[in-house]
Amino acid sequence: MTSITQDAATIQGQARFFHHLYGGISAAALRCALELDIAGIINRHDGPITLSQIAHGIGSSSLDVDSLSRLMRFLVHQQIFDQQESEEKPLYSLNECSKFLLKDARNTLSSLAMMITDPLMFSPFYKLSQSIEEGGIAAFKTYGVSIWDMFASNPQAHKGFNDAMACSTMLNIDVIVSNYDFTSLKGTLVDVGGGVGVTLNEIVTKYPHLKGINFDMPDVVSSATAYEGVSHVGGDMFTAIPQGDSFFIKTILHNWGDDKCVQVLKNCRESMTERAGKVIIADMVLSPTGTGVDVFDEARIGMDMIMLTYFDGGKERTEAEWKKILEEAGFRRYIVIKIPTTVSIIEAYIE
Ligand SMILES: C[S@@+](CC[C@H](N)C(=O)[O-])C[C@H]1O[C@@H](n2cnc3c(N)ncnc32)[C@H](O)[C@@H]1O
Repeated sequence: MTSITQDAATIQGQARFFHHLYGGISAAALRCALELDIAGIINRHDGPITLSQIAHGIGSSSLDVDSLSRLMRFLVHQQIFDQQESEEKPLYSLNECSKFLLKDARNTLSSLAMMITDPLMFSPFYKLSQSIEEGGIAAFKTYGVSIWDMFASNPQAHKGFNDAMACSTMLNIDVIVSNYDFTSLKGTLVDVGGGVGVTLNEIVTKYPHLKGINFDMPDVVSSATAYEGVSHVGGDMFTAIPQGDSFFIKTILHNWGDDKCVQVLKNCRESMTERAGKVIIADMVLSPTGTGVDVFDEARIGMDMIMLTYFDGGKERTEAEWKKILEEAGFRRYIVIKIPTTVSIIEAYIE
């Protein structure tokens, strides 16, 4: 009998290949855990719980306990939940990763996970090779229209997207508000593309010396909740932006190509009441290779793939790419402030 030997590097390569190939199954298992509300069931108990307690919490009369047990084995293996042995019955508990599955927590990522794993939202990735070969945007090739126009005719998908934005905003805003000092700003702060105003409300609540203008598309601000110290204004950021002393632009510019970003930044400059005002951009700053910054490297480079697939011109930018569009828009000076999350703060000044 002949035996085939493989060197260690080949074995490692094969294992790495399987790791990537089955990566999508991790995302699917996260979605399954969310649909069954496994984190919520564990959280409603005082401590770690058994498989039958999870099964009882799910509450289906035809529940397949063996399938649930195999799902839990996978989730524990992926370090999404913790497991400890107790009197021969495993006990399951939340860890720092599964806490983000808790739907009602302030810092949840549940809506983001539901959106990213939604078949409608994932389908453009099947058109990515075509868009690379022949040009164009994978999302457009999938939906026949831009992703924004697809949302306009699909309120459920639009809600899923807005919920996903709201939950990732909540997560980032806590880090931004506690790591960036808004006390140096004065007068009016305009949040450009501020959605329904959640971010600005958090900022003016902590910094009440600031007046806030939450600026977004008319149909978005029309459904916004009223917040003290925040006025909602509807319009188009590519045409004109309301006047203010400083401008906050959080995870907007990564959706657009350079020319559109320069237009938005120029509109901010034109609406700045004093030349000493600032534009404060909260967006990702990629290293040229996409790695070597911190534990969020993978999230940033992954988000760039999402931008590539969904948006016309959308991309995550390196510092050199940020510098180029800022200079083109007339912002000659800027500083990058690193904060412990996926985005950084880029403070840009006219002079
Ligand atoms: C990715 S979301 C970011 C929302 C918010 N800044 C945040 O961080 O959660 C992009 C936002 O840009 C808004 N937007 C898109 N096109 C716009 C336009 N032409 N004028 C104003 N807002 C626009 C969308 O309605 C959406 O709220």
